[in-house]
Amino acid sequence: MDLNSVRIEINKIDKEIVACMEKRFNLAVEIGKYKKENNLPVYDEVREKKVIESCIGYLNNKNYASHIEYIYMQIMNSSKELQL
Ligand SMILES: O=C(O)C(=O)C[C@]1(C(=O)O)C=C[C@@H](O)C=C1
Repeated sequence: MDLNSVRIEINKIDKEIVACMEKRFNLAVEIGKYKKENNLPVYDEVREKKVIESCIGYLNNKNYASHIEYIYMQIMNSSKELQL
């Protein structure tokens, strides 16, 4: 294994992840505005369970399931903070 070339691959993936996270946060902010205007609660437990279930479903290697669950809980915690 060539450490440097694998790190270069990781750097590229990180760039994509951050771009996607930024888009996702922007959308969460939009939803937050809608929720405020319509007096809806920020936290939607059913939706969060569905998001996590779907994301675990996208995995080829289900050994990563608990990690995806943890990461998505953190992402959605950030979304909720951004919606306040
Ligand atoms: O779908 C929503 O209602 C959102 O506000 C987005 C989102 C998310 O980040 O996916 C954030 C908070 C909710 O508890 C559920 C989901």
